[in-house]
Amino acid sequence: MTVIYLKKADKTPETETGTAQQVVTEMLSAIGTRGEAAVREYAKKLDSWDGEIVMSREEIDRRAAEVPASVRRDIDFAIKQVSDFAVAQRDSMQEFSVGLHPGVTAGQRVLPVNVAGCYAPAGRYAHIASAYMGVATAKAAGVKTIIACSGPFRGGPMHPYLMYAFDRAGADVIMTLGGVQAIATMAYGLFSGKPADVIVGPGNKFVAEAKRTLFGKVGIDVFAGPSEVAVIADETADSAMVASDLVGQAEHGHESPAWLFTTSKALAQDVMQRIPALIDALPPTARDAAASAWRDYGEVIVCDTREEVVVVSDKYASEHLEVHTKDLDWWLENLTCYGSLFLGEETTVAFGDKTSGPNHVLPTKGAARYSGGLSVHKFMKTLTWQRMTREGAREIAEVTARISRLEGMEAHARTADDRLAKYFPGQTFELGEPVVA
Ligand SMILES: NC(=O)C1=CN([C@@H]2O[C@H](COP(=O)(O)OP(=O)(O)OC[C@H]3O[C@@H](n4cnc5c(N)ncnc54)[C@H](O)[C@@H]3O)[C@@H](O)[C@H]2O)C=CC1
Ligand SMILES: O=C(O)[C@@H](O)CS(=O)(=O)O
Ligand SMILES: [Zn+2]
Repeated sequence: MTVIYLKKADKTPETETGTAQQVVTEMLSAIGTRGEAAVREYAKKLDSWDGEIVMSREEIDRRAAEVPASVRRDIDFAIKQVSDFAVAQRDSMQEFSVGLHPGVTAGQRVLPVNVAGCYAPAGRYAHIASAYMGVATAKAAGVKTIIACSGPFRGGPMHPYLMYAFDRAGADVIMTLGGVQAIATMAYGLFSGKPADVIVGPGNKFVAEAKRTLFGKVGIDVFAGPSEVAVIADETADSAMVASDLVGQAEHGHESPAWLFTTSKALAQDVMQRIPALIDALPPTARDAAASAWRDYGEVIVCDTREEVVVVSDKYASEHLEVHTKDLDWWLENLTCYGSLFLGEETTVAFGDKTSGPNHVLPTKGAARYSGGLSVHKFMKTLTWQRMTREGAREIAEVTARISRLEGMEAHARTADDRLAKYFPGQTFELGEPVVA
């Protein structure tokens, strides 16, 4: 296999994991011990926020009324797109019952969790879209109580458009809290009295690490940390468009990788030559983030064949994966690891990030090897049930008794014996050798 790095990164998505783990462990321990007081201290220390945590209905209504009509229209449009996709996902999940043996019926129920916590980041940018990605999807799933958190924006209160998005998408409680303290608050039910069953939403390395650490106590959607983008391109791709799309996501932050995998060395060189000027032309916040992201995490890999590109791309398992090639169906058929796939130049990651419909909360750091992104499924439980007639229980009980005894579990076996004795008095059964040890 021929794989040539025209640009190799010093850092990988794993590079900063250790420092975040240490910080998060300390913060969760303090919040676990001292609860709301510790949360308030972190909000003050990290985000300069000592205002109200839970927003009142009056405040939400007052601030929502100040949102310009054109902004409302755009947010409402995007909420509908995301919601329609989530409802289609919900409808694809079926309850069923099946006869497995004469007199034996089993089935599956599909139920939403009772309480969901939805986080929207607000550190570098006001992540309005993350607000509706989480809440609208929870709503489509039928979650009864939705708690939504986002940090104060640049030292002030929650960004008004982000707050509007939370409210419009259907949040029941909105809190001005960012970072680890927000995730812990939702997990422990602080300020609301309602501990979340599942916490979803993207965030920086501290937020992602807090969710990972609390997993088990709560369910989480997926490890959705610093954004990643990969573009697969062949000689037919428009290098200007490829370069624009790589820079388009590198603006997320200093730790956001942008990768190009291609079968065309000429295209790779052209894209690399275009990127510095695109970064230089950005406003300061984006320029600062994209410049160091590209310098430290950017990679350009040239392969001989498209089959080799598939191997490389599946190994990186990028959060977002764009394909700018001929024969798009071949790539859809063959690629297996990505958070969300964007086929053809006509779509782009930003469309999925903000508006088109499929969720933008997606797996990072290789989590796309084992999970997709946020979907209605992450708020749902597939629960099983079974029932039997007495006749149906006859053979099941005999086999159960024998297997239990083979395993050394005499008490299990006797629950089967008891039923056979009750339902079929006087009959004899082959129940295995009693466990003696
Ligand atoms: N994977 C995905 O689906 C998505 C990922 N993202 C990512 O979300 C991230 C958003 O990050 P931010 O803008 O930072 O917003 P954020 O809301 O995730 O983080 C800001 C919070 O971090 C906390 N914090 C900052 N420095 C800290 C420190 N030294 N110790 C402890 N806590 C600290 C503060 O409490 C602050 O409220 C970006 O990396 C972006 O790429 C965004 C959207 C989707
Ligand atoms: O990682 C992501 O999905 C982000 O690109 C989404 S957004 O651009 O912050 O909306
Ligand atoms: Zn993005």
